[in-house]
Amino acid sequence: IQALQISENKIIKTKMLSRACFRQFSASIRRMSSTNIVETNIDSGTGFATVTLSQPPVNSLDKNLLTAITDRFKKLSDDSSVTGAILTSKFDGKVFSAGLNIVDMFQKSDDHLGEFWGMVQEWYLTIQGFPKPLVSAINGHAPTGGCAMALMSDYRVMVEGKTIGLNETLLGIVAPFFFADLMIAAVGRRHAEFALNNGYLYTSDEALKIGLVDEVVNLDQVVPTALKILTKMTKTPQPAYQVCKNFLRKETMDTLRNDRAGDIAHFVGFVQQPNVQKAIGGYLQALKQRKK
Ligand SMILES: CCCCC/C=C\CCC/C=C/CC(=O)SCCNC(=O)CCNC(=O)[C@H](O)C(C)(C)COP(=O)(O)OP(=O)(O)OC[C@H]1O[C@@H](n2cnc3c(N)ncnc32)[C@H](O)[C@@H]1OP(=O)(O)O
Repeated sequence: IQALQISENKIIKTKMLSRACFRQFSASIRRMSSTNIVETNIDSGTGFATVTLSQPPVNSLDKNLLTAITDRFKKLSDDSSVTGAILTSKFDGKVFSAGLNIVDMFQKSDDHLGEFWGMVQEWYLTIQGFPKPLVSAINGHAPTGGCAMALMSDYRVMVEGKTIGLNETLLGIVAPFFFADLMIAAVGRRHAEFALNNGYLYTSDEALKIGLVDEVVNLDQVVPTALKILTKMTKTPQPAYQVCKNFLRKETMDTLRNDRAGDIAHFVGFVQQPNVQKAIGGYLQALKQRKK
């Protein structure tokens, strides 16, 4: 009887403990109401938000995903309980992001292109202007706009064996000035000129050598490594961090802010050229046929 009572007490204690643990766990991870293409979890212990891009198949940045990411980062900026963020992809081991959605640039009206580019501008201004520490956990390929998005963060941890770069020229298009400036800021003018002129796509190890990414690790270490560095970054006095980040990034952002309409007109005029449309169409077809 005594033995039974002891084991019953143990069961009750275990049940109480697991309920307490569950309460603690559910209190510490808050899921933000979010569209299912941008999943966001906030750890209420650390204040770290994990933003996971989840638009199949390759997180290509169409109007929906651009808007969802922009809205999410605006909310995280305004949420005083959030101390920093990690940006990653649901398609780990495959793709971080395939960059801007090429379909949105092919055989579209001027109005469609203008609206699309306005969203690209807003996405850039919001992530680049995100005032808190932001670490990219690049867990798959990151060509073109995917690379630009990673460059907007303050630190990049990349999985081994994938590729990253601003390789627009290979498609017959040219990276906009605000993408080019991201690359120059990370790797310096010499490497940036080589990378952009030749549309060079770097392996993770090559990217590490030129400073395009800060660490290369195996897949299961990408997010934990990102969290470790985020912990360090959030220990810097944050008013100073924000002021510093803002003044280092302000010039290029202001150039864009001061002439958004001109930049849109420039994009539309460039993309609508027959030879550019031909190149985009050919590239789209090649992408589709790669599988066959
Ligand atoms: C003088 C100054 C001028 C200024 C000009 C101003 C502006 C112009 C600049 C515009 C800037 C553009 C920046 C960009 O971001 S352009 C985007 C280019 N993106 C790419 O080149 C990436 C292409 N994709 C890939 O390389 C691969 O998909 C991958 C990311 C490596 C993943 O490979 P994998 O896992 O094998 O997947 P699939 O290739 O089979 O793709 C699945 C599916 O998705 C379609 N797709 C892939 N990428 C895109 C994309 N970016 N947009 C739209 N669709 C994409 C692909 O076609 C497959 O579709 P299906 O399943 O239907 O075949």
